[in-house]
Amino acid sequence: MLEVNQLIKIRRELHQIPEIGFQEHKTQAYLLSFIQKLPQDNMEVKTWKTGILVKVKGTKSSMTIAYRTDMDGLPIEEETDFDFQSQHKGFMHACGHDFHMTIALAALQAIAEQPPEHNVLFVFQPAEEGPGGAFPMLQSNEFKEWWPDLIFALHIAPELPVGTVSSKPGLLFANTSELFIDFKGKGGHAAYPHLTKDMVVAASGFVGELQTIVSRRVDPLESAVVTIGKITGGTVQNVIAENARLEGTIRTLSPDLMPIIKTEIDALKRGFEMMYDCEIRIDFGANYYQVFNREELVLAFKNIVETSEMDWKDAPAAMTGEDFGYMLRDIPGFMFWLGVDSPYGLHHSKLTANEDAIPLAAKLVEKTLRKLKPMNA
Ligand SMILES: CC(=O)N[C@@H](CCC[C@H](N)C(=O)O)C(=O)O
Repeated sequence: MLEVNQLIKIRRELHQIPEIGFQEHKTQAYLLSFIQKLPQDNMEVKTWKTGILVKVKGTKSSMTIAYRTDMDGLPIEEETDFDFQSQHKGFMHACGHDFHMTIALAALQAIAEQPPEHNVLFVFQPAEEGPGGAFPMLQSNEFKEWWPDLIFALHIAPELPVGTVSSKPGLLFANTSELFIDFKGKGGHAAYPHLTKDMVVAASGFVGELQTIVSRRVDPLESAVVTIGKITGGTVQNVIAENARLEGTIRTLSPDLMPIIKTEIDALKRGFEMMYDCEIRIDFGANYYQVFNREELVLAFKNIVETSEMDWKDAPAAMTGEDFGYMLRDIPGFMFWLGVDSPYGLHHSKLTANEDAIPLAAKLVEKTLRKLKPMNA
C-alpha cells in the first residue's frame, strides 16, 4: 500500500486539475502515468473516451470484482484556503472525486503487486456530474469485454466523521433528471412594460410555481425535490428581458414519480406560454437511475467493515444522484458513504474534506476487493 504522504501528494495533484465531464484529459493522462509505473505482468489497460479500465488478472479464478471511481470536477470557483487550490479557474473538485480516484489508485497498486485468486477490474469513469458517463460506458465494447460479476463504489460524506462508513440495503440515492427551461418573449424599454412580454417576470413566476409541484401535486408520502440552481435573463437594468433561462434538477425516490413530475412541468409550460404570450422550451437533460444496493452484498461488506479499523453506521436514503445507479441496475453491487468530516458540504466552494480518510478507505477498498464474493459463488 502507498505511504500516507504519497496518497496525500496524489490527492493534491488531482485536486489541482479538475475537469468537467468528458474533458478529463489531464486527469486521464495523470492516472495513466501512475498506472504505467505499476507491475504490468498481470495487468491490462484500456481507455474509453476520457475513462480508463484496468484489469488485474487473478491467480486462479475467472470471476471478476470491480471497483468504480468517478473522475470529473464541477464548474465551481474554489474558495478554500488550500495551498494546492485548483489551477483550473472556475472549476473545482467539490464533490470529492479527487479522493475517490486517489483511493482507487492506492487499492490498484496493492492489488497489482499481489493479485488475489479472482480478477479485479478498476473502473475510472468520466462525467458523473453530467452528462453521465456510466450509462454509455456500460454500452461500450471495452466494458462489455471485461463485464464484472460484482461492482462497488464509494462517495465521500462531509457530514460523517473520519473513520465512519455508512450504507444501507436497497435504495441509497434518488432518481434524477436535469432541467433546463428557456423562455423567449418580447423585450423593450423598461418604461413601457405594457408593450413587452417580460421574460424575467415569466421565469420568476415559473420558479415559484415549480415549488407547488412537490407541495401540491406529489403524494405527501412520496419524496421529491425540484431545485432551480441557476437563473439568468436579460441584458441590462433598464431593458425588459427578451430571454431568460432556468437550470435545475428533479429528484425522486421512486422511478415512477419522475415522469409524473415531468408531466406537471410540461403543463406549467403550456400555462405560462398562454399567460405570458411567449415561447418556452424544456430540456430534461441527463437522467440518472437510482442507486439500489443488493442486500446480501451490503451485509457482507458491513462484516468486512466491522473487522476493519472503521465504524459502520446505517445510512438513510439520500436525494443525491449518481450515475453509478446504472451500473448497479445491471451488475450486482453496492455503494457506500465515506466520512470525511468537512464543515462545508458536497458541491460547496469551501469543501475541505479531511485527508485522514484516504489511507483508511484505501485499505478498506483493498480488503473488500480481496474478500467479497459474488452472491452465487
Ligand atoms: C453525488 C452527487 O452530488 N451527484 C450529483 C449528480 C448530478 C446529476 C445531474 N447532473 C443532476 O443534477 O440531475 C448530484 O447533484 O446529486
